[in-house]
Parts: sequence; C-alpha cells; structure tokens
Amino acid sequence: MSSQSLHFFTPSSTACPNITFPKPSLPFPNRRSPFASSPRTFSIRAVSASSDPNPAPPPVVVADNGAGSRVVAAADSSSIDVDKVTEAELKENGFRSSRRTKLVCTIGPATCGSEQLEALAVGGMNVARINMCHGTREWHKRVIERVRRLNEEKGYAVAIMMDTEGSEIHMGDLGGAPSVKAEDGEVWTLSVRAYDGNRPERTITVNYDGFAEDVQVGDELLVDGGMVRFEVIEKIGPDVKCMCTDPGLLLPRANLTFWRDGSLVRERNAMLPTISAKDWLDIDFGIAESVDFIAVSFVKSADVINHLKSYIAARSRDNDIAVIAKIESIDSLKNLKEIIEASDGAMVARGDLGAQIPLEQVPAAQQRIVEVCRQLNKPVIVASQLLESMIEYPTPTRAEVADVSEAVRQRSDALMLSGESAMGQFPDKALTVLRSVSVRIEKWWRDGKHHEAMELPAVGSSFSDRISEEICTSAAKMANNLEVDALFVYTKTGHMASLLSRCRPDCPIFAFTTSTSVRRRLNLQWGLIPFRLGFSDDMESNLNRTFSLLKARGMIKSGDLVIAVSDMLQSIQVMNVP
Ligand SMILES: Nc1ncnc2c1ncn2[C@@H]1O[C@H](COP(=O)(O)OP(=O)(O)O)[C@@H](O)[C@H]1O
Ligand SMILES: C=C(OP(=O)(O)O)C(=O)O
Ligand SMILES: [K+]
Ligand SMILES: [Mg+2]
Repeated sequence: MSSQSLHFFTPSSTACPNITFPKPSLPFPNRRSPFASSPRTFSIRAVSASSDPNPAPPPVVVADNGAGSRVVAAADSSSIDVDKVTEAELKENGFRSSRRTKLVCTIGPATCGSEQLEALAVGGMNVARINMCHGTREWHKRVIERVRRLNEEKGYAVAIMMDTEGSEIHMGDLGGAPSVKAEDGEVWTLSVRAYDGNRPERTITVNYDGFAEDVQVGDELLVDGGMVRFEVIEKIGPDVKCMCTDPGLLLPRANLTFWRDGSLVRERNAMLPTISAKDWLDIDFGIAESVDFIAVSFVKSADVINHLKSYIAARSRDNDIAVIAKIESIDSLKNLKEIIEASDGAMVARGDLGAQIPLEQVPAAQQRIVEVCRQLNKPVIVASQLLESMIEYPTPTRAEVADVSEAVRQRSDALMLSGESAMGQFPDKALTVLRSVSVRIEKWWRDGKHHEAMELPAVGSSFSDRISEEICTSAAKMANNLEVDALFVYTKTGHMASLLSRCRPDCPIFAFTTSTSVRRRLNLQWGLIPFRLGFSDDMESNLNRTFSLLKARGMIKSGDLVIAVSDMLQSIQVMNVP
C-alpha cells in the first residue's frame, strides 16, 4: 500500500524516528512530567506506514452485539455493518453528493406500523423520535420493537430518540376527537376538573392544577404559540371562562401559555420541575428499552442535564444514552452555553420557543443555538414546522423550502419532522422534501466553495484531546484542499468522528466503530457514515481490511483518495486505495 502518514510523536529521549507514539494518556498538562517545565513541541513527520518496526499484535476487540450483551470478538472478524439505505444513497449519488444532513422523524399514528416505518427508513430517516407527551408506554414500546426488528432483519440502522413530556401546561385530550374548531367570539371553559366521558360542550381540560389560581381576568391565552388565542373574561372556582379572539383548530394536548401586559407569565410554572414524576418513569422506560437518545423538554439550566446524566450512568448498562437538551424556553436561552456544554446535543425546539419569545426572534435564536453547538462540538437538530403545510398537502410552500434550506445552510446536524410524520397525510413526501433540499443545498455549498470562517475553539481540556482536535481540523482541511474522496476515522467512543464532523468537510466521513450503540448514536451527526467494524490498534491492518471489505461491497474502488485518522494512533494518513 502506498501511503503517506503524518504522525504526531513526542520528542522524548527514547523517541526513535520511525516509531509513532500512542497518544499521551495523562489528562492534565501540568501533570505531564517529565516535560512539564519545558515547552512542548510536536513535530509532524511523514513516515511510511509500512516502516513501523513494531507493529502491534492483533488485539482482542470487545464489541456490542446489538442485542445488549457484549461479546469478545477477534479483531480480524471479517464483517462490516453499514446502514443499507446509506449504502444505497452513497452508490447512487457518489461520495461527493451523498447526503450529509441527518433526518429525524416523529412517529405517531400515521407512521407507527412496520410498513410505514420501513418506508421512512428507506426514505432516509436516521432517527425515529417518540414523544412521551402522546400515547401510552405500551404504544411506544411497540414502535421501538418494530424499529429494532427492521434494523435487525432488513439492515437499517435507525436510532431511537425518546422525548420527555416536561412540565408544560397543556390541554387534555379532546374526548377522542382529532381536532375541534374554536370560532371567533365563542366563550370556552378551561377547567382543571376531570370529566369522565361527559365533558360539556366548549370545555377543555388543563393539566396544571394551579391554572385557575395563576391566570387573571384580562390575560391572553395562546394555544400552540398562537394557533388559537383566547382572552380570560371570568374565573369561577376551577373554571376559567375565555373568549376566542383568534379562531383556529384546537389539537389534543396542545400547549398553553398565558400572557399579561404583553409578556409571558411564567413565575408559577417556572417552579414546576423540568423532569416531572411522570417523566422519570418515562426515563426509566427509555433506559429499560435502551433508547439511543433522551431529549429533555423545557430545560432551564445545566443542573437538570447533569442530574439526568448521572441518573442514566447509575442505571444504564453501558451508559450510552445521549442526552439532548431541548432549547424551547427563555431560561434555556439565558443559560444556553452551560446547558449545551453539559448535554450531548441540542434541539432548536421552535414550536414552544416561538410561544415563549416573539416569533421574529426565533430565527436569530436558531442561528445562535446552531453556532454554539458547532463550536462546542455537540450535534444540533432544527425542529418544528419545517414543512407544516405538508400535514395536509402533498407539496410544501416556497417559504417552507426556504426555511429548510436555511437550516441546511447553517449546517445544522439534523432536521426533524413532527406533525408532518406523526399524524400528517404525506409523511414520505415530507421526508423526500427534506432529503432533496438537503442534498441540493449541500452541493451548492460545496460547489461554491462557501467554506465558512467559523472559528472552532478548543473544546477538550486534556492535552491528548487537544491533539485529537488539531488532527481532525488539519485532516478536514487537507481533505478539502486535496479534494479527497473520503475521510476515514477509527474511533471507539465516537469522539474523533464528531471532531471531524464539526469541521463540516467537503467529503463524507466514514466512521468505523466497534460498538453498535456508538454507531447508532453517530447517526445524528452531520456527514458521518457510521460503520460497525471490529478493529485493532494496528492501523495498517485496519486499513487493509477496511479497503478489502468496502471494495467487496462496491463502496470504494482502487485509486480513490482517502485520508485516515484514528483515536488509537494520533496520525493522519493520506493514501490511494490499492
Ligand atoms: N404517539 C402519538 N400518538 C398520537 N398522536 C401523536 C403521537 N405523537 C405525535 N402525535 C401527534 O402529532 C402531533 C405533532 O407531534 P409533536 O410535535 O411531537 O407534538 P406536540 O404537538 O405535542 O409538540 C401532536 O400534536 C399529536 O397530534
Ligand atoms: C420539538 C418541540 O417539542 P414538542 O414537539 O415536544 O413540543 C418544539 O416545541 O418545537
Ligand atoms: K415533548
Ligand atoms: Mg416543545
């Protein structure tokens, strides 16, 4: 194999020019004796990969077999797993034009069957999201089982995200009706009473016991951020009489916010916990079902994220459930940086965000959230109303296409469908729109060489992490300048892969990882094509084996130009596929 590699090595007294050093394992720079006092210089040397006099013996790799139990496999296990749909997209569009933006679909009554789920998987769904605000745990469990079965039997790699309900104030169910119209000038009763079956006409229930105490006559009540508007005209015990001032459709469990003198009233419900008692039970359910992501609604501070992460760590077998912070409240915007730092990713939850801040401020908030996430190396999802009109119509509006384009242009990691896929009439068509707009805008970006000047600050605290970051930044830049076909990254935890993704390079990133759960988590990150592969610390043998496995599947061919990095050996290798 002809290859050039740039290895980072420590110039210690024992350094022999052709030996590459494993990454320093000491976590803090000031504990790095014997070099602590002298300035540390790192050289980049080109050495031939084949000249390493001490190739590591083939080690044993511990891999997750996907069903939960861990198996110890020989490093030379001869298989490679990749999502069937990504493989097809790659073969169809070529390296350059394969889709980089990931797609999340909320699963609801319109898409919960196996056939419908499979249609979404084929259409490019990378993550299936279940919203615990709706449906029963049994219902969600069946959806998870169906997705898992499709993955196993049909070769998809759809990850599961569970979204908590959170302590929001919302209306109850509408007695089974899918929606109810509220007309201008009508008087409705909003009540905390529980009606069993015989709910009076024009009455809706509210889930928050303090509701009647908290609202005042004259307050404005916004349903779903303004889809319907009421004014409070009278309070009678637990019942609140309201007049409809903006007519519209009321949907089951629609979100409620109330406004006084032009500002959002949130003193009382600010006291409610971010994670309610019911949410903790849902989280236990999510852990038991080994979901890949838990998205936390109405996050106000980093504390709740830290709390949840330690809760998961104590209970989850492999501690591999990623925690996503939903940015959808004023407090979450105030504490944005700390929250994102504490989380494994974030969601721009524009539905509720737009009910909490003036609508015209949502685009700037989105831009800022995406930027902070990219800088802190956390995946970010742009969510809600991307293609809202497609709940009813088979084509999107021009404005919706422009909105989707903007999220792709901002280079967010993922786009999400909510009502469009959960209860809309055209879930597959909506997904197709997301897919084709993504591919188109990404191509426009690459062809126009719109490489942004976004500064990517150092995120790691240890010296070793800093080296990894420099390697990834350099490798991504080299990949653009040399116009390579693909970046390869061998990563056990997924961290190196995310650092490459953060740079948003022009070519796709093939991320090889030993565990099925890391592979599923990488599904949410921009430009990554996750593969499950057993590998060793010997990069030369890893590369040779990967090349032959991928060639056999027709995914690469001789002559393709590849840059490879790994988190076992801190090096950059540039080579043509033999
Ligand atoms: N599991 C479910 N069961 C029934 N309906 C659902 C389910 N999930 C979502 N939906 C429907 O899809 C709509 C959009 O979903 P989503 O945006 O996740 O929820 P919300 O509107 O509560 O923010 C919901 O309002 C609800 O009508
Ligand atoms: C994604 C959101 O959360 P949910 O759909 O759960 O309200 C949102 O508010 O935009
Ligand atoms: K929710
Ligand atoms: Mg929300």
